[in-house]
Amino acid sequence: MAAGGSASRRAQEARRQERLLREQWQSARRQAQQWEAASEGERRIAAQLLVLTERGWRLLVDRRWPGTRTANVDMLLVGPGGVFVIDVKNWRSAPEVSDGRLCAGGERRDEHAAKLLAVTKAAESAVASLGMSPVAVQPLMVFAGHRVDTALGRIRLLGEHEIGPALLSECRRLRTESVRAMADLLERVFPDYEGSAVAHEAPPTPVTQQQVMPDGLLDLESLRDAALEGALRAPIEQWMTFLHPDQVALVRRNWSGPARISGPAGTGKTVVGLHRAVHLAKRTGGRILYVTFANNLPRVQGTFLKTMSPAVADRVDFRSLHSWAQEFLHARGVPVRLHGDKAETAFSLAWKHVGRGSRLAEIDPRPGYWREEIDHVIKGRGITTFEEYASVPRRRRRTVLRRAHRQAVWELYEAYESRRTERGVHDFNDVLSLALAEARRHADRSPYTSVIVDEVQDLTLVGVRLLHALVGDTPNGLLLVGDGQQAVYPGGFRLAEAGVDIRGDRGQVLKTNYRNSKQVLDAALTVVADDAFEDIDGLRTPGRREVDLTYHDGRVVRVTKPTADAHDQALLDALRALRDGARADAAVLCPSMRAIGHYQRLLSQGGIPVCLLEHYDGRAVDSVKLGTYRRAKGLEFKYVYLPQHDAALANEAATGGSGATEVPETAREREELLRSQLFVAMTRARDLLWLGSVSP
Ligand SMILES: Nc1ncnc2c1ncn2[C@@H]1O[C@H](COP(=O)(O)OP(=O)(O)OP(=O)(O)O)[C@@H](O)[C@H]1O
Repeated sequence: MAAGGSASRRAQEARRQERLLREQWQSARRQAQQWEAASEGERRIAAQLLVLTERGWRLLVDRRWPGTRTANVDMLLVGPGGVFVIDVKNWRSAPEVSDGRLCAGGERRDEHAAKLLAVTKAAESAVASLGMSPVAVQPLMVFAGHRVDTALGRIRLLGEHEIGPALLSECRRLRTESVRAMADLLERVFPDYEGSAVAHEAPPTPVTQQQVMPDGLLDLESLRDAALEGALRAPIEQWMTFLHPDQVALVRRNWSGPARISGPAGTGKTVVGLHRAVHLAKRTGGRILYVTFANNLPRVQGTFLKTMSPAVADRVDFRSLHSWAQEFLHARGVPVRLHGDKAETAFSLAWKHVGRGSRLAEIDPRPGYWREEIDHVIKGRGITTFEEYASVPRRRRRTVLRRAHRQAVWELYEAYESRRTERGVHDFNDVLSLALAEARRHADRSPYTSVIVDEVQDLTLVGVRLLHALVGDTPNGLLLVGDGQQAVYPGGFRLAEAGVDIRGDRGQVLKTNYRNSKQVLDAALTVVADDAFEDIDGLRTPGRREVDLTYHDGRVVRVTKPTADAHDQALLDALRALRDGARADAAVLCPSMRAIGHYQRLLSQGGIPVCLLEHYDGRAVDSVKLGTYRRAKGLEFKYVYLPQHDAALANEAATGGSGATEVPETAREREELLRSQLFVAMTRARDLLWLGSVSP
């Protein structure tokens, strides 16, 4: 729509909101005047909340705190914006927050905050039974006679002028039926204190001049602007507020030590991880590190969390492991010089002088395989002596290496290390090892109370040890989220090797897939059906796993064309056929960077706007997303297009690697990895999975 069109729509909506609010404001002020026990300031607050009751919100006033005889809750407000636990204060001095403490008139008032948080917890427990996540329950302290808009941890402090606009501009979280169900439930759990509920429909009384509250016009204007903002905002997605009650239980659970959430693709692991981050940030008041291996995922997850729970967003750090580790080292004054290209050159030289002529070339002449061996098996596991390497179980590596082969690998490793150190540079594994040493040296100086690791199966052993070192075995400290079936990097580890002990109910498995239809999942599972995998707990699991399916609308479209050009044309046609606005939910995923280059050109020349996944931050943009299978990890899209989806596998199978001397085991390992990556890409699809192939 043209800018002028949208501006006129906005103006129209503003006029509509103003008319509506004028009537609602009149009625609310009449009701507030009847609130006899209240001060003038409290009545002004009530008037603003009563405006909300005219707009489908439910206000419960002066309720008894469950489990107590005399303690009360000033107000509970339930509406499209969520559930608010409100404490109204009539303090002479303005509230101040400093160093995380609440003060007024030079005196500490922390006990008021503590009480409000305790009531909020009771409200969270109550609504959890209906599947509402704690993220939708917010404590508010509202101050009569003051202008305030600040936060004390998760408590929002608002003045009497700020409360109405703040609530009206909230994103829509609850539908009408949910508002009703939540309010009915809270009414039962928090009984009437002394029959003081405000009548929803007050009998109309004529408004006299004396009854008109001061600043009425000012409030109306800010209310109108806020209402307009709220009305124009897209509603928050359902999953950000509602979860399955079993998921809510996991989010709120108290774990006595490290915990783990696993489960097949699409079973809500990340969703639980995100809600748990919010829950912990609210409950502990400390900092939470939410970390993944991939670079782009933290941005997307950060955007989601900010929408879900803006009040705590600044206390959850979303980071990729390596960038976080680098910053951590800088902050601690540990010199680090990460230089991927120079490290790569060091390896190439080592291969040329030591590897290529060794017996390793008989097993696999591709240097890449041996680079992975060094990265994932030797350095990734923190191995520093040959004796360790000689006997280490090489998890998820298929080739059997006898002692003589391992000796040859070790020589290659030493040659690489000496060339790397000559150049004075570090590689990615060095960054993690340095950070681990530093974290262990000063275990008492960790900036985090909790660490949540998503897609943990992609980390190396050293990576997991590092994150464990930040919080140790403290209650609710470490949470590992992931699924071994979706490992897209070579090598692997077991948790026991990292010294992480998950026992009893601290290991949870999710079993309901909320993302994929049977058709989509069957297609994806066919790819990995024969690939049993070992997860980080050491359990061997068959490739075809049982899950409960709840989403039924996804379909698979297979398109086979005789030439690459015809295939690409079919892809362009399919993307052009997307209805207006649907591009924001579409992704083209490819196995390699080379393919990305090709499709980026194709789409751009075809006039289809493209957003590379490395630039995507979770906000809706009207472009087709484009990225590798690996980059798509942890994400999902309504429409997923996998051009030439079977080409990489067919190519690997046809060449069996790169030559006649190839031992099939390394080729099989590569194929297995390619299948895992393809499986990950396919399970990103919600409504459509488009599988392109070229077959003459
Ligand atoms: N209780 C629920 N009700 C409806 N949808 C849900 C629920 N829980 C999660 N979802 C949705 O299911 C989808 C998958 O969730 P999520 O991405 O957390 O799964 P995951 O297990 O991390 O997936 P993967 O391992 O494949 O990355 C998301 O669209 C999420 O919003």
